[in-house]
This record gives sequence, C-alpha cells and structure tokens, in this order.
Amino acid sequence: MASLSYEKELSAAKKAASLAARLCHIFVSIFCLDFSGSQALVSFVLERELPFESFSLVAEEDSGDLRKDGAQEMLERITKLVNDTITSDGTYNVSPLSPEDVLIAIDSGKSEGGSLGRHWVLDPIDGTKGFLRGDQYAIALALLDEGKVVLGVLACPNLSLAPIGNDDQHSSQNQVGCLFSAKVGDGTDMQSLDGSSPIKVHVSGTENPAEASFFESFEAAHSMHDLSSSIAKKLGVKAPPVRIDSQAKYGALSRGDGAIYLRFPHKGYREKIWDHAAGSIVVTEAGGVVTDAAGNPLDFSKGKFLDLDTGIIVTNQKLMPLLLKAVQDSLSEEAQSAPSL
Ligand SMILES: Nc1ncnc2c1ncn2[C@@H]1O[C@H](COP(=O)(O)O)[C@@H](OP(=O)(O)O)[C@H]1O
Ligand SMILES: [Mg+2]
Ligand SMILES: [Mg+2]
Ligand SMILES: [Mg+2]
Repeated sequence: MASLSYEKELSAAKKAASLAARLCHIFVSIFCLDFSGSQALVSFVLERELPFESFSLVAEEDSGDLRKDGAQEMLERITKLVNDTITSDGTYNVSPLSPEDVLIAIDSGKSEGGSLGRHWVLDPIDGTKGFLRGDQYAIALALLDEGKVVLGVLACPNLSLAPIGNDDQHSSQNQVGCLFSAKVGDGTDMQSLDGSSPIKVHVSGTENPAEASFFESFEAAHSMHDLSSSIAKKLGVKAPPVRIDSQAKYGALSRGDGAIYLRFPHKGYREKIWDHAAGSIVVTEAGGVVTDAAGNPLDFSKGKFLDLDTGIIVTNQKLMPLLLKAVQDSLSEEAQSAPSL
C-alpha cells in the first residue's frame, strides 16, 4: 500500500498554491480576465514535485476560451506570467513553457474524479467576483484518496493574519496573505503566504450561539440570505452575518474568527467539489464539522458534483446539534409557507 502520510503531497500542494497566489496577485495589476494561468501553474508544480505519482486533476477551468480566435495575445500574456512566476521561484531548471505547453497544463485538469485512486481537486481562483472587486478570494487545492479528502490547502492572498473584525490598523498583525493547510489526522496550520512558520489553528469553542458570528457568501445570488438569517435568528445569533467571498470563509472559521458558515444555494444549483474540498478539511482538521442540511457528511466520491441535501452548514462540534435543529425548523417552515404551484 502506498504511503498514507501524504507528507510530500502536502508540501507540493503548499508550494503549488503559494506560487499560484503569487501569479494571481500579478493578475490584479494587469487586470487580466482569464484565470486559467493559475491552473496551469498548479498543474506544472504538482507534476514536477511528484514525478513518481500518477497524476489526475479535477479542476474548474479549461483552455476553451484561450484556444479561440483572438485569444492569442491573452495566451501570450498568461504564458509569460506563468514563466515569470516559475523563474521567480527559481527551483525548476526548465526551458520556458510554450503557449501550447500552457494549454496542455490547463487541460490536464479534465479528470472526472470519483471514488477510485487519487485525484487532485483544484479551484484556481475561488471567489472570482471577490477577486475582481479586490475582496477575498482563494486558491483551493485538495487531494482525494479513495473518495475522501486527505489534504487541503487554501491560499488566501487578501485575508489578514489577524482575525477578521480586529481593526487594529497599526498592528504588525495587520499583514495580509494567509496559507491554510491540513492533512488528515494532523490538524490545520496557518502561515503567512510570505513563508512564516506555521501555527496550529482551532475552530471557536463557543457553546453559546448568542456569542457566535456567522459567515455567508458576499454574493446574494450564491446563497439564500433570508434563509440563513431565519436560521441565525432561531439560534439566537446576535451579530449580523459576516459576508465574505470564497473558501476564505472556511479558513477564517478554522481559526475561530466566526463559528458558523451557512450556504443555501438557490434551487437547482449543483455544488462542485472544488468549491468545498480544501475548505472542508481545513475546518474539520481544526476541530469543526461540515455537513449538508440533513446532517450528512459531504461526499466527494461522486465525480465533479456534490450530491447534497439543500445546503452546506459548518460549525464546531458543540453548536452542530443546535444548528442542525434550527436549519431543519427553518426549512420546514419555509416549505409550509411556500405557495404551492
Ligand atoms: N448561483 C450560484 N449558487 C451557488 N454558488 C454559486 C452560484 N454561482 C456560482 N457559484 C459558486 O460560488 C463560488 C464562490 O463561492 P462564494 O459564494 O462562497 O464566494 C463560485 O466559485 P468561483 O468563483 O470559483 O467560480 C461558484 O462556483
Ligand atoms: Mg469556486
Ligand atoms: Mg474558480
Ligand atoms: Mg467559476
């Protein structure tokens, strides 16, 4: 049986996500509207770092737009950016990638995943809308082994190292750029994206919902904010929701910035595994719980999509029973009040 320690896989993942974060950061300055360069870079780094492992990647982007007529210049810019990032890192002694190499690296993310063997799961930029607004976004990378998430890394370039809501502008703690990493059975670490030493993080230990603050999507279109506010009210949560983009919510929750994350997409939306794989292990290894609205664990073994009941709820172990009850009460009230069609 292959080594189950995933040590080298985790360090490869941390390196890949950090370099991709560097590349995304440069994107901001040139306002380049294509995000697949981050995917090309992650795929390049993983294949170089783990040359003896079979490589399967389930990732959000593909090269379709970059292969269209008129995308030549964009592809050249992305290729340059990928090469510049590889050169700035300095560890790979390779000749520069050609535009075709970049397209191939992007398209190595076409795997379907599933319950057999190992699959990397990548969201090269999660929270695209947050990224474009200059708010939170994340590079989210996880490894599935036999359908289970065994490690996850979240690079959050705009998340402060200090807790959210701590407005001490003059503190040296106000530095931004966090890297969260988690390996099954090993806890969750956080470090600065500039490479400080990692510290262990833990979810909030609060048992009192009145003290808990909760996260939800910034984008109202991504989650039913009415439903989450009804749940929060039932629970007795006092503070208003903290709305942030991307899996930075899972990162923030893993270090106790808030105690609850509620995500109820509109009917018909199917959640993708790359939007939750890394975030969920970052939270569970920090002592939290991630389930669907029925209290079932998320099943990452079914391919690209999560087949889940209604929504995703995240909190600590003590609050979960109360939260689950509030969720189910709110859902059944909503079902009763909905006009029958
Ligand atoms: N209508 C919808 N409902 C729920 N999620 C949606 C959505 N449209 C897009 N998303 C997903 O929500 C993710 C962002 O999550 P959040 O709402 O927590 O910021 C997006 O990731 P990308 O930005 O990678 O496409 C996208 O996959
Ligand atoms: Mg996403
Ligand atoms: Mg994305
Ligand atoms: Mg998207």
